Amino acid sequence: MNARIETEATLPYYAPSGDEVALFEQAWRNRLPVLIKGPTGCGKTRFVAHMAAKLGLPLYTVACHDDLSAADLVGRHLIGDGKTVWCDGPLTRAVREGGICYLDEVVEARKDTTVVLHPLADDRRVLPIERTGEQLEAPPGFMLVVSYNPGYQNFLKSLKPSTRQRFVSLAFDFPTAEREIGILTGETACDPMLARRLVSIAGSLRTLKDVDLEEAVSTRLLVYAARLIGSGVAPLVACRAAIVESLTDDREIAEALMEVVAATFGA
Ligand SMILES: Nc1ncnc2c1ncn2[C@@H]1O[C@H](COP(=O)(O)OP(=O)(O)OP(=O)(O)O)[C@@H](O)[C@H]1O
Repeated sequence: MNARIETEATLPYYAPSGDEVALFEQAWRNRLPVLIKGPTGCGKTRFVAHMAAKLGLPLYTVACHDDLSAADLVGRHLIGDGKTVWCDGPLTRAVREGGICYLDEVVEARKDTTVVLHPLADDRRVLPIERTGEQLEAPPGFMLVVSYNPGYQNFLKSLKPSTRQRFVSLAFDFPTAEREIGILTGETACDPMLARRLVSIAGSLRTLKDVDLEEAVSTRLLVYAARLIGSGVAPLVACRAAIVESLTDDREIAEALMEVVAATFGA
């Protein structure tokens, strides 16, 4: 099961915030599914990629959307060369191979997906494939991981308690300043002083009062800004493009955010 374990140096880079690495590993060993919740760009997907590589497991990632059905996950019959052939979906492949199936933004998926997720996410660990009449038993390596962003949730799109209560839940949030500086330097090899400035801008933007933003600036956007600046783009130009314009379409708000950026870069 652990045939492809990698060394720390070759793993997808992930800077932990606490005990989430050990918790995830114990959940996997105990065959428990995991739910990760947190704002956009805070490291959920990177964490799962890191853990899959660390545990030597194949990873199947599905970006859920409001048209995603149980058949998209499980598989369907396809017609080709006059024949009908069964084609496994990503969930079925993960079960057959004993890997991780990661459903990103699971609340977006259609409700009929719970029919296939529920028996896999409790102690039955089976995947019923209605179309072929198969009932796959998940091997020990298989793990179901789902994520969602509580900030986007509305009443209609919340997870049902009967679904939530099948998962061990990890709550992610924006990193502390020191950790975020570490993420920026680890991810982009940028100058620590630049990382400190970008993180300071993020800290100010995240606590701005009276500014109506749908979601606060993510670590992902700071990484973008660091990359642009690192390749020679002027800091104000980079921050406008990678941070400010990605946060808002409102001109007044954009200029208010640019004032914070300008204050930090001394313009
Ligand atoms: N803890 C971390 N360690 C390393 N990189 C990180 C970390 N947190 C964020 N990042 C950086 O931020 C980027 C976005 O992270 P990621 O794609 O994991 O976000 P996410 O939480 O899955 O977002 P979404 O909900 O929008 O899918 C990563 O590509 C990486 O550059």
